[in-house]
Amino acid sequence: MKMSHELDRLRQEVDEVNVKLLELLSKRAELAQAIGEVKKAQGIHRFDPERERDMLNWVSEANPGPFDDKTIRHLFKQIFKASLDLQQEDHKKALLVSRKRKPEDTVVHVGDLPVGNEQKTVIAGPCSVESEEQVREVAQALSKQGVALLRGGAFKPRTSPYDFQGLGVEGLRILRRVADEFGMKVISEIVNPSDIEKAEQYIDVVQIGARNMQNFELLKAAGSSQLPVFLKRGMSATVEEFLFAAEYIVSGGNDQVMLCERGIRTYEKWTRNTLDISAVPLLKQESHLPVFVDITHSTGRRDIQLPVAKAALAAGADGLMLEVHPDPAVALSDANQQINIPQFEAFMDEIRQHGRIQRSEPVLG
Ligand SMILES: O=C(O)C(=O)C[C@]1(C(=O)O)C=C[C@@H](O)C=C1
Repeated sequence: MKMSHELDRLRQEVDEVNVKLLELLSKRAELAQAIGEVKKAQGIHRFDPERERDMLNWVSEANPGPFDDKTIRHLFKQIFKASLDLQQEDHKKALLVSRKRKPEDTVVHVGDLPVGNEQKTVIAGPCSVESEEQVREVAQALSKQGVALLRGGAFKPRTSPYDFQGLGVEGLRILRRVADEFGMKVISEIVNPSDIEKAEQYIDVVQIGARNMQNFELLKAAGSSQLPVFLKRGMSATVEEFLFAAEYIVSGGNDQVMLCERGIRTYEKWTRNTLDISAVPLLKQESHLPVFVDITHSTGRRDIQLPVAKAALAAGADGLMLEVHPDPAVALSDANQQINIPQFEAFMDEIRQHGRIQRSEPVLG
């Protein structure tokens, strides 16, 4: 009875100490936050190992026991780490692309076409623009399926300089002519910052490809463009780096940005890239921008595109990007991964059962 009374009393004292510790920890955290703000204003690194080492030495010297120095140092290191996280958390809060900054979803307007609302958007078309006939054949099939966003590469950043480099501005002209026939929107990759302005007369969405995700001059040029931007994740970029790349565009004044996960480079050889499916919910959680999955480049093979597309929609993607070619075997690029028109039609039939897919009224040219 007496012992239990003693235990209660000691525990009550511990409770009181806990409250005091909590008050002190909170006060310390507020100070660290304020330091973080000062450092941000001065452009100083938040992590300061020398300062941490000094503080660890002082607390060891001042340690009255009974905890040994090693334990005290460990506890304080945890406090420094938590303070640093808090400073960085605050920093993240400031990102324009973050959900902390803007909790509601951004709906991107490609002309009169909303992207990122409750309906899922499909973007499709050939890897490269090869001829007007080729683009027309694909556009007609897309239009019949109610797909309004036509993709096609005119400037092709190819791994080898000897591979087909695209038709350039002539490719953009073809895309525009054909898209207008079918009442569609054009999305095409731009690789040179100075081409963005030129391209504005032909295209409706500027695509920034994986290889250019950290081409900061291109990102800045896209930030000053009037057109929405479709930004692909770099093949070795972390999710954080991807969001910073998007931040370049948004902080430049263009908030009409769509993100696209297109697979990352890993040791796996059975797919062209490894689709980082967890990036989809992560990006949706961290950012308010619409998120797409490129099922063609992530897989590099036709046979698994449908289940991968279902997974992307189930993970919360706002849309899919895929490559369609009238005759993939003779395509000038990506021959092994593009699907033909009957395969595309079968794909659309299937995918409609797994999400509300946007359907634009077909305009048959
Ligand atoms: O004193 C600083 O420069 C801080 O940023 C504060 C603090 C701390 O919690 O004490 C946090 C992170 C740094 O690595 C060093 C110290």
